[in-house]
Amino acid sequence: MKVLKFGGTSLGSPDNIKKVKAIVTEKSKNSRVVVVASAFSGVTNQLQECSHLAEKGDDQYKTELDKLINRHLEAVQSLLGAKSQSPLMAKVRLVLNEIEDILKGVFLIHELSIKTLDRILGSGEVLSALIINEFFLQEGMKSNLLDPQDFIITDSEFGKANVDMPLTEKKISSYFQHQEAEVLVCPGFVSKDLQGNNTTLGRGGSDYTAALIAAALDAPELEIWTDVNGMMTANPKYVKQAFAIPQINYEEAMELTHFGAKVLYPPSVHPVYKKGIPIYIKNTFEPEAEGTKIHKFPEADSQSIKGISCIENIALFNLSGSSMVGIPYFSHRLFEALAQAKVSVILITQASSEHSICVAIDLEDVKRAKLAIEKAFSFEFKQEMLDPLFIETDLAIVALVSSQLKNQIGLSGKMFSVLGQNGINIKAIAQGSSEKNISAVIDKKQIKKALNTLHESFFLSDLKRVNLFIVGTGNVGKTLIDQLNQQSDYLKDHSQIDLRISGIANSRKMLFDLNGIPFENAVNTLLEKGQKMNLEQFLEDMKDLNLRNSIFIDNTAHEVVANTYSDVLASSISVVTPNKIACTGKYDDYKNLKNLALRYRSHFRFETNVGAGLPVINTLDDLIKSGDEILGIQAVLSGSLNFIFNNYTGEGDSFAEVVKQAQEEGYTEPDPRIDLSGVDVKRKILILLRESGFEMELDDIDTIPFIPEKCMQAENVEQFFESIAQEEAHFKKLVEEANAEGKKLKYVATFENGKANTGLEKIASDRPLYNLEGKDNIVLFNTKRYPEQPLVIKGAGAGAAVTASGIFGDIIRIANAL
Ligand SMILES: NC(=O)C1=CN([C@@H]2O[C@H](COP(=O)(O)OP(=O)(O)OC[C@H]3O[C@@H](n4cnc5c(N)ncnc54)[C@H](O)[C@@H]3O)[C@@H](O)[C@H]2O)C=CC1
Ligand SMILES: N[C@@H](CC=O)C(=O)O
Repeated sequence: MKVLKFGGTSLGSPDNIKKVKAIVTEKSKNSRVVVVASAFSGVTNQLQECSHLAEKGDDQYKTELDKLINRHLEAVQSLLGAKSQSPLMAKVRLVLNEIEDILKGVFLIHELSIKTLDRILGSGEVLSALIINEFFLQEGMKSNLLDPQDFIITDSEFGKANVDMPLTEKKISSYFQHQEAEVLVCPGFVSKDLQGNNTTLGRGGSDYTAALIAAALDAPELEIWTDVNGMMTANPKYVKQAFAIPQINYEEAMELTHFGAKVLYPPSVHPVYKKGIPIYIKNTFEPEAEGTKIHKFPEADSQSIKGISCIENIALFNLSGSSMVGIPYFSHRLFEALAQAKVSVILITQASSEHSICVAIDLEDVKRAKLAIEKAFSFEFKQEMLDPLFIETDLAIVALVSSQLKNQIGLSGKMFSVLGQNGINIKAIAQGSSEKNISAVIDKKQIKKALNTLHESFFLSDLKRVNLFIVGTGNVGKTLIDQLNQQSDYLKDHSQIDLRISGIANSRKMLFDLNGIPFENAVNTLLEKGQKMNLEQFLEDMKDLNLRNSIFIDNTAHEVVANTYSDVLASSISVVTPNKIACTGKYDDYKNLKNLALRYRSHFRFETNVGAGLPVINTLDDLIKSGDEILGIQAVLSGSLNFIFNNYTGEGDSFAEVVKQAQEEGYTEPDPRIDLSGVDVKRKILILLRESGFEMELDDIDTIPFIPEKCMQAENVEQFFESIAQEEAHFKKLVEEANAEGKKLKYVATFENGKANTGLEKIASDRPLYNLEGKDNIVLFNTKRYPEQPLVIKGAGAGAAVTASGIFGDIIRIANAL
């Protein structure tokens, strides 16, 4: 005899019931079959809702009940032909009338005992089994309806009764001996106590009914039919890549079910486990899928763990006090108080100093637990032997499950380090002495990120998904996206990095897509599908997504975007930016960003702030970290100014025309006045000095402007171009004077003897700054280790391609560190 249990979703609609029938027909070809039925999906919750409304005297319960009645009557009409409909309608009505009567009573006296509730809730299963059995009969199956109250006997613990195992087993054996039908349909969940009262086996108890029958009948297997392809490696609601575990042993299944895997009601494993009967978890909607086999000796596989579970809605109670060590039977009293208040403890940790003890419980039990603990230790609280009870709510537990944990070194280390790297704060940890699970209590908001992070680390190939949130799709931003497009496959194949644009924005639009916005036409997609840009909203949405391995990329030159970095970094999202504003604000703000990155294990990278794609900041970082000291810097740090003075001869194109060319080539800032005023270079030398360890502000750097004052007073870029055109004679004179001395004009940043300055200089041919082509930059570092011959970095220092590749480099460096 095979035992098949069908869950609520499998019976959620007449069409689904037809699918169930097809499965049962197939299964009953070579064996008799017991079909254990849950209530139609959602019905038990609806019954509960009706009961509570009636208890409160709210006649809305009638409307809810009507919905429930109609659903069952419609199922009868849809499944059964006219001939069989009316006798079944009469039977269904009988059950529904009884519920209606009981609820009316509850409504009138405003009282609902758990005993009455058991009677109401159990009717969902009775109705579904009744309808299914009639449908099977109509379809020509030799089917018979069973009453589980004839053989499942419990104590009188209403709400979740305890089964009298020996008696139930005996009763099942004899009851089934008298059953001759090929298919036996039995309502799950309901049972009876020795006094004949209705009891229930606890929510999810239909699995238990099926397991009891399978065990008592020594069935060859127990099949649990549900709406997923088996016991999954993690909750698929949160982890899209979760997959069905092909085989698992009983202990692991119990751990997973205990820690939230809802496909199987935890107590169900025990009866079949004792008899070594395998359990199959199968999908009604994909019956051909392999499913999960739970049995004694699963075949060995290469997975270090079997699954990752989670329990949501957890509260953590922390009891501590300096004199706790001396309190007699402390833990005994604590657990006794909780047990008496019917509070189940999910996780316990106790410091070895015995100075504190921490228990995780269901959020619903908080009030009861608090009262119980305060009562049990009222003397100690009064005497201040204990600190006030510390309760944290809105938490969750994530747990790695495997019966092989004890044989594997480094698993907990890996678990905690990947959680930490993604900014997930662990509030408490426990590793069961059976070593079948390692659990961590975390903030509930972090659950999706934690599960995905762990799942990726323990189950997926080494491919690491990195979520990019790009703001700014101009000159640099667009080029970056092109480069990402070109290299994404290469990175997957060679570096195991899977880069995705999960969010993108410019000043007009913003768009998110968890599946990744395709690189090849990301900007068009943004413009077509995006919603109006709102930076605050963009940040909120990005944080709410709470994706692991997230990087925020600011390709704007805007202060409002730079001002968001502290919030982003504190959300454990890394920042990459060519925008120099954040690093050149007040020193304390710059330092704060660095500290936030350290504290929240995010990364803050801005290599392109100086020298575009040239490795200036990384080199400096290496020097400083390895103990070198910066004594002096000489540098040409403006690509656009170098381009301008290399191309402006005073004889061909005018100065304004050459500046325009620099702008069109993409070397200037979005506002070229930032370059020509010297502000851009001032910012860059400040960043180099701050990175070298000097606590300096922008005003500490002296600048001698070469642009006439009135040009700088232009109100906009257009006016600025007009005004520099009018000053052609001024620029011509500057070049001619330099030519006359056989020198070149370079805009130089210098740091010596603790002082920094910037300005236009005439450079003689024997100086390293002289030979600097096109838009090149050069930086000479004089350090303790490079005192005479400086360390020199030279190359293209502006332009979209080199800047984008510097940003790309920062992204890869972060991805490698994640
Ligand atoms: N061009 C170069 O050689 C280098 C540029 N940089 C920096 O790269 C950054 C970008 O430069 P470009 O691409 O040339 O600028 P751009 O003006 O071409 O593009 C700026 C982008 O930012 C967007 N944007 C501006 N304000 C925004 C806001 N408040 N919210 C959302 N989006 C906003 C715009 O819509 C546009 O898509 C600048 O910070 C610049 O200093 C850094 C190194 C070299
Ligand atoms: N406008 C800058 C480009 C990057 O910082 C320059 O001209 O160097």
